Amino acid sequence: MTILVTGGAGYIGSHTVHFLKEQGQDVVVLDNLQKGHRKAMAAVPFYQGELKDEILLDTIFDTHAITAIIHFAADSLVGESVKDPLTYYENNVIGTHTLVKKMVAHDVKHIVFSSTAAIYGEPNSIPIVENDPTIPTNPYGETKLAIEKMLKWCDQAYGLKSVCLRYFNAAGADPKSKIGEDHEPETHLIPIVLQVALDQRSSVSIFGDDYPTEDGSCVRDYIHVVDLAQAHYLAVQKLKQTQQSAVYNLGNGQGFSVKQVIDTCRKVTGHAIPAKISPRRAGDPATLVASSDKARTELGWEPRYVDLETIVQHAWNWHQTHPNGFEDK
Ligand SMILES: NC(=O)c1ccc[n+]([C@@H]2O[C@H](COP(=O)([O-])OP(=O)(O)OC[C@H]3O[C@@H](n4cnc5c(N)ncnc54)[C@H](O)[C@@H]3O)[C@@H](O)[C@H]2O)c1
Ligand SMILES: O=c1ccn([C@@H]2O[C@H](COP(=O)(O)OP(=O)(O)O[C@H]3O[C@H](CO)[C@H](O)[C@H](O)[C@H]3O)[C@@H](O)[C@H]2O)c(=O)[nH]1
Repeated sequence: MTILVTGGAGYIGSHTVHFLKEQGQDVVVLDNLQKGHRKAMAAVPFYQGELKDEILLDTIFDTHAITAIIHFAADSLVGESVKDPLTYYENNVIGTHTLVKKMVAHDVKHIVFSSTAAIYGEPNSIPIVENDPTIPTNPYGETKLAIEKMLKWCDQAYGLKSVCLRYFNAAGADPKSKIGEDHEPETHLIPIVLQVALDQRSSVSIFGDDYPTEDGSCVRDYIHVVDLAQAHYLAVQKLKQTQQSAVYNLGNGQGFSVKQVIDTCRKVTGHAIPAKISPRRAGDPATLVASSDKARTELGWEPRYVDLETIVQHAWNWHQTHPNGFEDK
């Protein structure tokens, strides 16, 4: 059983590839390295190329006995998607369409798909459960929802079974600091705050303090990247055992505001971390917090690193030892 991991050189993908290797799985990676890093990957067969490259996909499926795909490759920034929705539709929807078309052609029946909390939009109630309404507030979430729907119809038409994992905010790093988060430009809150602690930035901007939340800043549910990796492994096993499609939220069930995240980073790093209030960022819902009861019950998922301080500590260890990301190695 060989698993093809698309986007396996990216942040969540690389942690998942390491986790899969630790479980003794055979893995092949496809990544165009637009955002990913070769140095982030475990020693596995690697194809540098595009999701939309049909010839390359044929080569991969003809060369390796692929039985399942874990599909991370995507554009995934909320603000960027509002500014440039067509790129998001092209890379995420058309790219996945090509991949799934080739899965059907090569009779590969199982896919685990990186979905997102962004498909819910502004939730009616917290915590969010899987059958809550899905009304995205940004093009990024729309593209992920379109793919979830495409996969549902592909199950009915072709018997292609999928697990859609709706992650909330991925954070943290490998506890041994072998790999971590390295995006250029960085847009995610925790690494940006830690860059201030490293004196690589003078301050962090809080995007809006007039949201309907306790302190006015946005609330998110931060989930450790290694716990996400574990869920992907369990999802592949589940597909194999049950031959049934499913959708799961992956979060910790606890919300932290932007201001609380900055305070936690101050505590972990001992740095004052100057912060200033800035305008809201387009497309941001006020509060996103998950119920992951379904994943715990049905997948047997047991997150190990649940408290925010531990998540920030692991990220901080990585950033301190790799202040320039993978370029340091
Ligand atoms: N980071 C989060 O908090 C978060 C939350 C929810 C969902 N997700 C989803 O998880 C997935 C991974 O996120 P991440 O944070 O690791 O992102 P990332 O940008 O670090 O990783 C994505 C990887 O995919 C590759 N890629 C992108 N488009 C490609 C293409 N057309 N062909 C080949 N390779 C391509 C990039 O080079 C990169 O290595 C994405 O699908 C994202 O939407 C992320
Ligand atoms: O400099 C910053 C950066 C972020 N934020 C705020 O911090 C929160 C978290 O922002 P991130 O950019 O870290 O993460 P997002 O919530 O925008 O999005 C992340 O989680 C989503 C799911 O919740 C998506 O799936 C997406 O791929 C992933 O980037 C947001 O309220 C954002 O406005 C700031 O205030 N200042």
